Amino acid sequence: MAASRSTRSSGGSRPLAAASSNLVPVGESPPGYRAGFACFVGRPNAGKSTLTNALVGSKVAITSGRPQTTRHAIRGIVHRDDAQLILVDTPGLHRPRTLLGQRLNDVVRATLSEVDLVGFCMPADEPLGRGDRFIAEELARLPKRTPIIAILTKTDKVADHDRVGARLLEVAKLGDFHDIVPVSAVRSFQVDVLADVLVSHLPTGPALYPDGELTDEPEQVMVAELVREAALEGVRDELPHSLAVVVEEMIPREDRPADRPLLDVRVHVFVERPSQKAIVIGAGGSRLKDVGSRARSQIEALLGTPVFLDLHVKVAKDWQRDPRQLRRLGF
Ligand SMILES: Nc1nc2c(ncn2[C@@H]2O[C@H](COP(=O)(O)OP(=O)(O)OP(=O)(O)O)[C@@H](O)[C@H]2O)c(=O)[nH]1
Repeated sequence: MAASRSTRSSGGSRPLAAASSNLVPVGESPPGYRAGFACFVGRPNAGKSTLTNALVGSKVAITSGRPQTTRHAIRGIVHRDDAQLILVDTPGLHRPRTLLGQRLNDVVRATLSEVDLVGFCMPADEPLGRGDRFIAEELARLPKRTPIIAILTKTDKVADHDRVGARLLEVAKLGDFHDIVPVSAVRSFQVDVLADVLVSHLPTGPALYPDGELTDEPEQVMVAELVREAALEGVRDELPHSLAVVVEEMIPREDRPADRPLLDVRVHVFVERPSQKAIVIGAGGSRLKDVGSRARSQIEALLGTPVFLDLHVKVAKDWQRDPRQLRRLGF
C-alpha cells in the first residue's frame, strides 16, 4: 500500500494532469495482475469515505459526522503487488427531493455503469431502512456482469456478535450479492479481507496509474472539499445541504523569494440565505477565521506549500433548486 502522496506542483490554477496522461505503459505488470475501478454506494453516513481512506491508507476523501458531504467522485488508489484497485467515492444515492438531489443521483448512476464492481455499504449499527432498499433496487437494474459486494460497515459499534450475524442475514436477503463482508474502517477490522475480495473481482490487466499515485482528483476540487469540511464543523443541521464551495483561483504570489513561496487561494463559500451567511461568518467574523485557519493548514499539508487563503461567503439564493446556479457551482 502506498504510504505517501506523489509530489505535485502547486503552482497556477491548473488542475492535476488528467489520469489518462499518467497511464503506465501496457505490459509492465506481472502476469495475473488485476486492475480496475470500484465504487462504494450507500445511504448518507454509511461510512464510504472512511472506508476509502482506510483502504488507500491516506486521507483522500473528506469524512464528516453529517450526512451528504461527499459531492465529488474522488478516487483513491490502492496499490498492491498483485493489483491496483481504483476507488471512486460518490455522493449517497437516495430518493431525490430537490434538483440537486436528482443531479447527484445521476452522477452516481453514471459512475455505477462504468465501474468493474460495486461495494454496497450498510452500517452494522443501524437497521436496514427504506434508503437501503431504494439503493438495492437501483443496483438490481445494473448490467448483470457488474459484481456487487455487500459491505457491513462500522462493526465496532455493535458489541454483540449475534447482532452482527443477524444483520448479515438481513443483508443477504436484500439482493443478489457476490460476497458479504463485515468491516470496521476505524478499527482496521477486515479491511485487508475486503481489499482481497474487491481485488478478486477486478479484471486482469496492467496497472492503470503510476505507483504511489493516490488520487487523480484535481487539486482545486480537493481544496474546495477541505474548505467545505472545515466550514461544516459544528454547524446547525440544515447548513450541510446549503453549502457549496468553489475555488476561484490558485496563483503563486509574485515577487516571492524562491525559498519562500506563497500560494494565493481564493475561495467562495456559497450559502442559500443571508441567515446562513451569518452562521458561517460568526460573531465579528470569529467563526470564519477559525474555518479559514483550519482549512489553510489542511490545504498546506495537501499541497506542500505555504498558502494565503482568502475566503468569501456569498448568498446564492436557493441554489439547490435553480438549474443556472447549479451549473455555475459545478453540479
Ligand atoms: N465507529 C465507527 N465509525 C465510523 C466507521 N466508519 C465511519 N464511521 C463514522 O461514520 C460517520 C460517517 O462516515 P463517512 O465515511 O463520512 O460516511 P459516508 O458514507 O462517506 O457519508 P456521506 O459523505 O454522507 O455519503 C463519520 O463520523 C465516521 O467517523 C467505523 O468503521 N466505525
